Amino acid sequence: MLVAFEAGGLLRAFILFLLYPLVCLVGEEQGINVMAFVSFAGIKRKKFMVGSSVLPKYFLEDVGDESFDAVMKAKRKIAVSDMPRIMIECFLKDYLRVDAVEGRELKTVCGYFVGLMEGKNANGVILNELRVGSHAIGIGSFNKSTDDQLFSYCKEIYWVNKAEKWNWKSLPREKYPKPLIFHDGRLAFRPTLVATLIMFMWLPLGVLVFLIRFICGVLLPLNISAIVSASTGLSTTVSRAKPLSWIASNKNDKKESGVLYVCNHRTLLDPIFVAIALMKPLVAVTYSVSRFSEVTSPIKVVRLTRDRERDRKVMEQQLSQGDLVVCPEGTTCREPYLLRFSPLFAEMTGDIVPVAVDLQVSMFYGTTASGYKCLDSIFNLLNPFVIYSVKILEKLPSSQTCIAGEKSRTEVANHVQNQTAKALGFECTTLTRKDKYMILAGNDGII
Ligand SMILES: O=P(O)(O)OC[C@H](O)CO
Repeated sequence: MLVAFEAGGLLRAFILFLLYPLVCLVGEEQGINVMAFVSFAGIKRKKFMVGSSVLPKYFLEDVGDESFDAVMKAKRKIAVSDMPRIMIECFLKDYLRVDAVEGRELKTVCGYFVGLMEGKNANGVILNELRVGSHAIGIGSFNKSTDDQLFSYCKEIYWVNKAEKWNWKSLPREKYPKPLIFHDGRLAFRPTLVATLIMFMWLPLGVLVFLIRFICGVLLPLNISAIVSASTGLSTTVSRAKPLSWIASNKNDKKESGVLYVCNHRTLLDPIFVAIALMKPLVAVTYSVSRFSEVTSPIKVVRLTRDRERDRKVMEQQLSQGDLVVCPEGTTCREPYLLRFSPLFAEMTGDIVPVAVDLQVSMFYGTTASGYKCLDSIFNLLNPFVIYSVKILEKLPSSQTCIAGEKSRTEVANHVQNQTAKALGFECTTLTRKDKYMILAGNDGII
């Protein structure tokens, strides 16, 4: 379902969903063939990134702590599966440090998958390795007979039955051999049969809910649209280091420049929720936002160019007119990590207030690296429930700023990143937008 939805789209996912009874009826072997056909037929091979950008998250969540410990003890690990190799290889090699992967190959014509899999011929190199290997141990699933040839070379074999697997504890995140920081795709839930049915049943109502949230967001003042949105399941929880009255009283100070709110980045709606939390209109400076999102934003959006000098002038000019919100990570991150904070903001003003945002979505991710960015706000607002949490932190003391504290811009940016991470319980990284896009979309993310 994940491949059908993320690589093929909603219609393909719906067809697969309708065919599910057939998949169950024809038995495991034929069932995999049907699923592979519906999911892959007509997809361009070069553009297929789901195996590395979407599936590892779901596979990792499915790893049992007990089996993980057993597998990790092995010096050399070989994985064998009936699933298409392109779906499992990245996860097994990158996230489980498996040395060799034996999966099914998918047939392609003119660079497109035809939806058929090659036959199951055990890889000669792997067979030979097992034949001469000193003490190969096999761990297999009880209902698979397909790997007999490989298992016949194992000195010890452990078959895991359904009940045992059911009792396994999920692998805790701290034990992931490689941290899961980036992933892509729109689905924010595990598409089991029931969960997928709920999604398809929700969609007609979801479109209506989206329209209400969207139209109210565009047409009504922020405080009223926030109330309407909350009544439809899109709620905001706000915590402030200073009471709102303090913020409001400072609003009328005759200052040369406005306050710069520096916010981590979870979705392109972050600046709007910061404005709701502060109950005042802010200007958002942002990179790579789609024209649609820009035009329909309830707060003013000013584009940055990634040219430091030009961006500095734009921010200075906007700050001279009032308060500003910026997301210096430059791209969104879904997991509890913060990317490197670009230090440009640090030298703009001494009035810097860090803002820590987080959100929980129930059905769809409103961000994408390889999909259509113009759909980001639509997917965000299509969720049955969204909880946005906004924490307005203490304003930076002057000793921690460039201007009065004589700190370097990088020190200020790192300090703000640390404060934000502390408030959220997240981990700081030095990863950048480029790193994310290289991993998820195979490009540098410049749009
Ligand atoms: O997650 P991205 O890369 O679409 O980034 C979000 C945009 O930069 C909007 O700020």
